[in-house]
Amino acid sequence: MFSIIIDMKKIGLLGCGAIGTQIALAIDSGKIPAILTHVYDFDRSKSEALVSRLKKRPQIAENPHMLSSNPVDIVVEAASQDAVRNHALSILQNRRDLLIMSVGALLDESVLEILLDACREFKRTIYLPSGALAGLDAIRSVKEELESVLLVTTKNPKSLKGARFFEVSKIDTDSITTKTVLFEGSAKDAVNLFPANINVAALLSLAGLGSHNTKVRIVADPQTDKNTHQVIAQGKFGSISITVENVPDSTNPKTSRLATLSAVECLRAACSTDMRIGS
Ligand SMILES: NC(=O)C1=CN([C@@H]2O[C@H](COP(=O)(O)OP(=O)(O)OC[C@H]3O[C@@H](n4cnc5c(N)ncnc54)[C@H](O)[C@@H]3O)[C@@H](O)[C@H]2O)C=CC1
Ligand SMILES: O=C([O-])CC(=O)C(=O)O
Repeated sequence: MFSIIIDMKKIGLLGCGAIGTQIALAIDSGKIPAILTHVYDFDRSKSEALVSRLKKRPQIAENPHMLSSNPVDIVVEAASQDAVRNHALSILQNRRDLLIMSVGALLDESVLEILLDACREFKRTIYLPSGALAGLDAIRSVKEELESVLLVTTKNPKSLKGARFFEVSKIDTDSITTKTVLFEGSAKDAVNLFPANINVAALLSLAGLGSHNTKVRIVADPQTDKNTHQVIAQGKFGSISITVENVPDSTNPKTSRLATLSAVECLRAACSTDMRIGS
């Protein structure tokens, strides 16, 4: 028993919102074989609320640097694209692996290049869970033969509220009464205009044709209570068409329950030595 605990990976959590909370609860219940040693959220009340729900209480870090200056093995980012831009490099430089949920930050080529260089230099791994999407394994496998990739995302306007898009457009979420196409363009522009809503487009880009050639359509549908993502890909290999109809997270409607479950599964696999399923 003692040696099992010693061998368990130590986790630092950056961001104690919808996804961070479910990850912490999954570690606390033993579903993820790891020890949560430190948590940080720039809203301290979020860290305190989370820690109060746990049987095995981690330390609340005073600042984000304390997460990776302590001897954790993996830092889990479930905060924001800014958090990735500001803290990812120092986490890797401190020789910690990093699981990233705010994947949109990686569409900035200079950020991605610096982080991949750091992975090679410090022999670290960045984990990107498949989030609210399905089929990334297939897209990665057929990458060399892909000719087109389109992501169609449909959400209730409430799940899109607050996006940068509404600052530059005349459309207001409260005035949408029928199914409306809000955006059609590249994944790069989609992530820029909807940073907290379409990280899935960044994942799809990184797995396949890149952020300029991956096309995205974002639809607001006041009748839907799901976050739906449809991936349509074609190429020499044949075609792929996958639709996921996600139940939104009960505490954050922007985020799908599947995104949380995929983060839990990705971290469980990273902390385990058992079988790996899927390419
Ligand atoms: N890869 C994917 O498929 C998906 C990614 N996401 C992304 O994952 C991230 C977390 O999502 P949720 O847990 O639903 O969000 P949330 O809003 O429920 O929680 C985020 C937490 O992080 C904290 N935070 C934000 N910026 C911070 C910073 N710079 N430093 C420290 N704490 C910070 C906030 O105070 C909040 O408590 C978001 O960026 C979201 O866009 C969400 C769903 C799917
Ligand atoms: O959870 C979702 O449905 C997708 C999402 O918010 C994102 O990709 O940022």
